[in-house]
Amino acid sequence: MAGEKPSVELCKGVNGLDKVVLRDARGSSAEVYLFGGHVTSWRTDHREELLFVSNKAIFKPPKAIRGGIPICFPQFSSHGNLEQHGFARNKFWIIDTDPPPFPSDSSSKTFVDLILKPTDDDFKIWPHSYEFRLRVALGLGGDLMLTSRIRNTNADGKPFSFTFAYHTYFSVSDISEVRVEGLETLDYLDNLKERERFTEQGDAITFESGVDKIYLSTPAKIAIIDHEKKRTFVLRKDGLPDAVVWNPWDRKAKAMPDFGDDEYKHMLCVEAAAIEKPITLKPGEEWKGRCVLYRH
Ligand SMILES: O=P(O)(O)OC[C@H]1O[C@@H](O)[C@H](O)[C@@H](O)[C@@H]1O
Repeated sequence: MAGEKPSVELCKGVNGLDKVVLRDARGSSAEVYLFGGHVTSWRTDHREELLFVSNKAIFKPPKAIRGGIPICFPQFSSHGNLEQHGFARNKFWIIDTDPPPFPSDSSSKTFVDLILKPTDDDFKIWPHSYEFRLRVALGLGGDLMLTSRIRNTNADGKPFSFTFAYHTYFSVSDISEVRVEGLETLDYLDNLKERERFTEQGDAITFESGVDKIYLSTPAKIAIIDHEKKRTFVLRKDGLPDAVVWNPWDRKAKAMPDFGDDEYKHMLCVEAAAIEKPITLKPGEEWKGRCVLYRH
Protein backbone atom coordinates (compact mmCIF):
# COMPACT_ATOMS: atom_id res chain seq x y z
CA MET A 1 0.00 0.00 0.00
CA ALA A 2 3.05 2.26 -0.06
CA GLY A 3 2.81 5.31 -2.24
CA GLU A 4 -0.72 6.32 -1.28
CA LYS A 5 -1.36 9.97 -0.71
CA PRO A 6 -1.81 10.98 2.91
CA SER A 7 -5.40 12.02 3.51
CA VAL A 8 -7.72 13.39 6.16
CA GLU A 9 -11.35 12.72 5.38
CA LEU A 10 -14.58 13.50 7.20
CA CYS A 11 -17.18 10.77 6.68
CA LYS A 12 -19.98 8.85 8.38
CA GLY A 13 -19.29 6.07 10.84
CA VAL A 14 -21.58 3.69 12.73
CA ASN A 15 -25.13 5.02 13.14
CA GLY A 16 -24.31 7.97 10.88
CA LEU A 17 -21.97 9.53 13.45
CA ASP A 18 -19.29 11.79 11.97
CA LYS A 19 -15.79 10.45 11.96
CA VAL A 20 -12.46 11.59 10.59
CA VAL A 21 -10.26 9.04 8.85
CA LEU A 22 -6.52 9.72 8.75
CA ARG A 23 -4.34 7.82 6.27
CA ASP A 24 -0.62 8.23 5.84
CA ALA A 25 1.48 7.63 2.74
CA ARG A 26 2.42 4.09 3.78
CA GLY A 27 -1.17 3.03 4.46
CA SER A 28 -1.39 3.33 8.27
CA SER A 29 -4.67 4.80 9.41
CA ALA A 30 -6.66 6.07 12.37
CA GLU A 31 -10.30 6.96 12.90
CA VAL A 32 -11.65 9.59 15.27
CA TYR A 33 -15.32 10.09 16.08
CA LEU A 34 -16.39 13.67 16.74
CA PHE A 35 -18.62 12.17 19.41
CA GLY A 36 -16.25 12.01 22.36
CA GLY A 37 -13.21 13.14 20.33
CA HIS A 38 -12.83 9.39 20.45
CA VAL A 39 -10.21 7.42 18.52
CA THR A 40 -11.81 4.09 17.54
CA SER A 41 -9.24 2.63 15.17
CA TRP A 42 -5.49 2.61 14.63
CA ARG A 43 -4.20 0.32 11.93
CA THR A 44 -0.77 -0.60 10.60
CA ASP A 45 0.18 -0.35 6.95
CA HIS A 46 -0.96 -4.02 6.70
CA ARG A 47 -4.44 -2.99 7.88
CA GLU A 48 -3.92 -4.77 11.20
CA GLU A 49 -6.11 -3.22 13.92
CA LEU A 50 -4.19 -2.31 17.06
CA LEU A 51 -6.97 -0.97 19.28
CA PHE A 52 -9.74 -2.98 20.85
CA VAL A 53 -13.35 -1.92 20.29
CA SER A 54 -16.04 -4.20 21.70
CA ASN A 55 -18.30 -6.04 19.28
CA LYS A 56 -21.10 -4.89 21.56
CA ALA A 57 -20.04 -1.23 21.60
CA ILE A 58 -23.08 1.04 21.39
CA PHE A 59 -22.46 3.94 19.06
CA LYS A 60 -25.29 5.93 20.54
CA PRO A 61 -24.74 9.23 22.35
CA PRO A 62 -24.55 10.00 25.19
CA LYS A 63 -23.16 6.55 26.08
CA ALA A 64 -19.38 6.58 25.53
CA ILE A 65 -18.04 4.13 22.96
CA ARG A 66 -16.63 0.94 24.56
CA GLY A 67 -13.05 0.68 23.36
CA GLY A 68 -10.58 2.75 21.37
CA ILE A 69 -9.35 5.79 23.28
CA PRO A 70 -12.00 7.55 25.36
CA ILE A 71 -10.85 10.87 26.81
CA CYS A 72 -11.45 11.12 30.56
CA PHE A 73 -11.85 14.80 31.49
CA PRO A 74 -12.34 16.67 33.82
CA GLN A 75 -12.62 13.73 36.18
CA PHE A 76 -11.04 10.32 36.07
CA SER A 77 -13.23 7.50 37.42
CA SER A 78 -15.90 8.18 40.02
CA HIS A 79 -13.79 10.24 42.43
CA GLY A 80 -15.58 13.60 42.39
CA ASN A 81 -19.04 15.01 41.76
CA LEU A 82 -19.16 14.38 38.04
CA GLU A 83 -20.24 11.33 36.09
CA GLN A 84 -17.71 8.47 35.83
CA HIS A 85 -14.69 9.62 33.75
CA GLY A 86 -16.12 13.13 33.26
CA PHE A 87 -18.09 14.41 30.31
CA ALA A 88 -15.58 14.92 27.46
CA ARG A 89 -16.18 11.39 26.14
CA ASN A 90 -19.92 12.02 25.89
CA LYS A 91 -19.82 15.35 24.06
CA PHE A 92 -19.77 16.25 20.41
CA TRP A 93 -16.47 17.90 19.55
CA ILE A 94 -15.99 20.06 16.50
CA ILE A 95 -13.16 20.26 14.00
CA ASP A 96 -10.85 23.13 14.87
CA THR A 97 -9.83 24.70 11.58
CA ASP A 98 -7.51 27.30 13.02
CA PRO A 99 -5.67 25.90 16.04
CA PRO A 100 -2.78 27.78 17.64
CA PRO A 101 0.54 26.43 16.34
CA PHE A 102 2.10 23.29 17.76
CA PRO A 103 5.80 24.11 18.14
CA SER A 104 7.13 20.53 18.34
CA ASP A 105 4.74 18.71 16.06
CA SER A 106 5.90 19.56 12.58
CA SER A 107 6.83 16.05 11.33
CA SER A 108 3.29 14.77 10.76
CA LYS A 109 1.08 16.13 8.03
CA THR A 110 -1.70 13.66 8.73
CA PHE A 111 -3.68 15.00 11.63
CA VAL A 112 -6.96 16.45 12.75
CA ASP A 113 -7.58 19.11 15.36
CA LEU A 114 -10.72 18.96 17.46
CA ILE A 115 -12.04 21.36 20.03
CA LEU A 116 -14.47 21.10 22.91
CA LYS A 117 -15.93 24.13 24.66
CA PRO A 118 -18.71 24.25 27.25
CA THR A 119 -22.29 25.14 26.36
CA ASP A 120 -24.54 27.09 28.75
CA ASP A 121 -26.02 23.80 29.96
CA ASP A 122 -22.58 22.41 30.68
CA PHE A 123 -21.96 25.19 33.21
CA LYS A 124 -24.60 23.66 35.44
CA ILE A 125 -22.53 20.48 35.63
CA TRP A 126 -19.06 22.04 35.82
CA PRO A 127 -19.08 25.83 36.27
CA HIS A 128 -15.94 26.60 34.28
CA SER A 129 -15.08 27.98 30.92
CA TYR A 130 -12.37 26.11 29.05
CA GLU A 131 -11.03 25.29 25.62
CA PHE A 132 -9.93 21.71 25.15
CA ARG A 133 -7.94 21.21 21.95
CA LEU A 134 -7.13 17.69 20.86
CA ARG A 135 -4.79 16.86 18.01
CA VAL A 136 -4.79 13.29 16.72
CA ALA A 137 -1.84 12.69 14.39
CA LEU A 138 -0.32 9.78 12.53
CA GLY A 139 3.47 9.91 12.61
CA LEU A 140 5.70 8.95 9.72
CA GLY A 141 6.25 5.44 11.10
CA GLY A 142 2.53 4.87 11.67
CA ASP A 143 2.70 5.90 15.33
CA LEU A 144 -0.41 7.50 16.81
CA MET A 145 0.03 10.76 18.65
CA LEU A 146 -2.60 12.40 20.83
CA THR A 147 -1.96 15.88 22.19
CA SER A 148 -4.37 17.65 24.50
CA ARG A 149 -4.17 21.32 25.29
CA ILE A 150 -6.57 22.55 27.94
CA ARG A 151 -6.91 26.25 28.67
CA ASN A 152 -8.75 27.98 31.47
CA THR A 153 -10.88 30.72 29.85
CA ASN A 154 -12.82 31.64 33.00
CA ALA A 155 -13.73 35.33 32.97
CA ASP A 156 -14.42 35.37 36.72
CA GLY A 157 -10.76 34.93 37.71
CA LYS A 158 -11.33 31.45 39.11
CA PRO A 159 -8.87 28.58 38.74
CA PHE A 160 -10.09 25.06 38.04
CA SER A 161 -8.68 21.60 38.68
CA PHE A 162 -9.13 18.40 36.77
CA THR A 163 -7.93 14.84 36.43
CA PHE A 164 -7.35 13.26 33.05
CA ALA A 165 -6.69 10.01 31.18
CA TYR A 166 -6.28 8.69 27.66
CA HIS A 167 -8.23 5.51 28.37
CA THR A 168 -6.48 3.41 25.69
CA TYR A 169 -7.84 -0.09 24.98
CA PHE A 170 -5.05 -2.11 23.34
CA SER A 171 -5.99 -5.16 21.32
CA VAL A 172 -4.14 -8.26 22.59
CA SER A 173 -4.18 -11.89 21.45
CA ASP A 174 -4.72 -13.40 24.88
CA ILE A 175 -4.45 -11.48 28.14
CA SER A 176 -2.67 -14.42 29.82
CA GLU A 177 0.19 -14.00 27.30
CA VAL A 178 0.70 -10.29 27.95
CA ARG A 179 3.36 -8.60 30.04
CA VAL A 180 3.66 -4.91 30.91
CA GLU A 181 7.09 -3.41 31.46
CA GLY A 182 7.94 -0.11 33.08
CA LEU A 183 5.64 -0.24 36.10
CA GLU A 184 7.35 -2.90 38.24
CA THR A 185 8.34 -1.76 41.76
CA LEU A 186 6.17 1.35 41.55
CA ASP A 187 3.51 2.48 44.00
CA TYR A 188 -0.10 2.21 42.91
CA LEU A 189 -3.60 2.93 44.17
CA ASP A 190 -5.80 -0.13 43.92
CA ASN A 191 -9.25 0.79 42.62
CA LEU A 192 -10.45 -2.68 43.64
CA LYS A 193 -9.48 -1.91 47.27
CA GLU A 194 -10.87 1.60 47.76
CA ARG A 195 -7.73 3.17 46.34
CA GLU A 196 -5.48 1.77 49.04
CA ARG A 197 -1.80 2.36 48.24
CA PHE A 198 0.52 -0.61 47.58
CA THR A 199 3.95 -1.18 46.05
CA GLU A 200 4.17 -3.47 43.03
CA GLN A 201 6.25 -6.59 43.78
CA GLY A 202 7.97 -8.90 41.30
CA ASP A 203 9.79 -8.23 38.06
CA ALA A 204 7.03 -8.27 35.48
CA ILE A 205 3.36 -7.42 35.41
CA THR A 206 1.24 -10.27 34.08
CA PHE A 207 -2.50 -10.99 34.32
CA GLU A 208 -4.43 -13.77 36.01
CA SER A 209 -7.44 -11.88 37.34
CA GLY A 210 -9.16 -8.51 37.19
CA VAL A 211 -6.93 -5.47 37.63
CA ASP A 212 -7.74 -1.80 38.19
CA LYS A 213 -4.64 0.05 39.38
CA ILE A 214 -3.41 3.61 39.19
CA TYR A 215 0.40 3.49 39.06
CA LEU A 216 1.98 6.68 40.36
CA SER A 217 4.92 8.72 39.05
CA THR A 218 5.50 6.34 36.19
CA PRO A 219 8.31 6.57 33.62
CA ALA A 220 7.70 8.24 30.26
CA LYS A 221 7.83 4.88 28.47
CA ILE A 222 5.71 1.79 29.14
CA ALA A 223 5.77 -1.38 27.03
CA ILE A 224 2.95 -3.87 26.51
CA ILE A 225 4.38 -7.12 25.23
CA ASP A 226 2.07 -9.60 23.52
CA HIS A 227 4.05 -12.86 23.40
CA GLU A 228 1.54 -14.79 21.34
CA LYS A 229 1.28 -12.13 18.65
CA LYS A 230 4.98 -11.29 18.89
CA ARG A 231 3.90 -7.68 19.06
CA THR A 232 4.96 -4.91 21.41
CA PHE A 233 3.19 -1.65 21.97
CA VAL A 234 5.19 1.21 23.37
CA LEU A 235 3.40 4.06 25.05
CA ARG A 236 5.32 7.29 25.53
CA LYS A 237 3.81 10.12 27.50
CA ASP A 238 4.50 13.63 28.54
CA GLY A 239 2.72 15.72 31.18
CA LEU A 240 0.92 12.59 32.41
CA PRO A 241 2.70 11.17 35.46
CA ASP A 242 0.30 8.31 36.26
CA ALA A 243 -0.72 5.17 34.37
CA VAL A 244 -3.89 3.16 34.85
CA VAL A 245 -3.95 -0.55 34.08
CA TRP A 246 -7.43 -2.05 33.75
CA ASN A 247 -8.92 -5.34 32.73
CA PRO A 248 -12.42 -6.19 34.02
CA TRP A 249 -11.94 -9.99 33.78
CA ASP A 250 -14.89 -12.39 33.49
CA ARG A 251 -17.32 -11.40 36.24
CA LYS A 252 -17.26 -7.66 35.50
CA ALA A 253 -17.28 -8.32 31.77
CA LYS A 254 -20.60 -10.13 32.15
CA ALA A 255 -22.05 -7.16 34.02
CA MET A 256 -21.22 -4.69 31.22
CA PRO A 257 -23.99 -4.50 28.61
CA ASP A 258 -21.67 -3.10 25.94
CA PHE A 259 -18.88 -5.66 26.37
CA GLY A 260 -18.83 -9.34 25.34
CA ASP A 261 -18.47 -11.96 28.07
CA ASP A 262 -15.12 -13.23 26.76
CA GLU A 263 -13.75 -10.02 25.31
CA TYR A 264 -11.68 -9.31 28.41
CA LYS A 265 -9.22 -11.89 27.02
CA HIS A 266 -8.50 -9.69 24.02
CA MET A 267 -7.99 -6.25 25.55
CA LEU A 268 -5.88 -4.40 28.05
CA CYS A 269 -6.27 -0.77 29.02
CA VAL A 270 -3.05 1.06 29.76
CA GLU A 271 -3.92 4.69 30.26
CA ALA A 272 -1.59 7.69 30.36
CA ALA A 273 -3.12 9.81 33.11
CA ALA A 274 -2.89 12.62 35.64
CA ILE A 275 -4.91 11.50 38.65
CA GLU A 276 -3.09 11.54 41.98
CA LYS A 277 -2.22 15.23 41.73
CA PRO A 278 -5.01 17.06 39.88
CA ILE A 279 -3.90 19.71 37.38
CA THR A 280 -4.85 23.25 38.41
CA LEU A 281 -5.04 26.07 35.88
CA LYS A 282 -5.51 29.77 36.56
CA PRO A 283 -7.39 31.82 33.96
CA GLY A 284 -5.22 32.13 30.85
CA GLU A 285 -3.07 29.13 31.74
CA GLU A 286 -2.79 26.10 29.49
CA TRP A 287 -1.85 22.50 30.22
CA LYS A 288 -0.51 20.06 27.68
CA GLY A 289 -0.60 16.25 27.90
CA ARG A 290 0.67 14.00 25.18
CA CYS A 291 0.65 10.29 24.52
CA VAL A 292 2.34 8.55 21.59
CA LEU A 293 1.67 4.91 20.74
CA TYR A 294 4.10 2.83 18.70
CA ARG A 295 3.91 -0.74 17.59
CA HIS A 296 6.98 -2.95 17.07
O1 LIG B 1 -17.18 1.59 32.17
P1 LIG B 1 -16.36 2.85 32.10
O2 LIG B 1 -17.06 4.03 32.73
O3 LIG B 1 -15.92 3.16 30.71
O4 LIG B 1 -15.08 2.58 32.97
C1 LIG B 1 -14.30 1.49 32.74
C2 LIG B 1 -13.13 1.40 33.73
O5 LIG B 1 -12.21 2.42 33.44
C3 LIG B 1 -10.99 2.30 34.18
O6 LIG B 1 -10.11 3.26 33.75
C4 LIG B 1 -11.28 2.45 35.63
O7 LIG B 1 -10.09 2.34 36.37
C5 LIG B 1 -12.28 1.37 36.05
O8 LIG B 1 -12.59 1.53 37.41
C6 LIG B 1 -13.53 1.47 35.19
O9 LIG B 1 -14.40 0.40 35.51
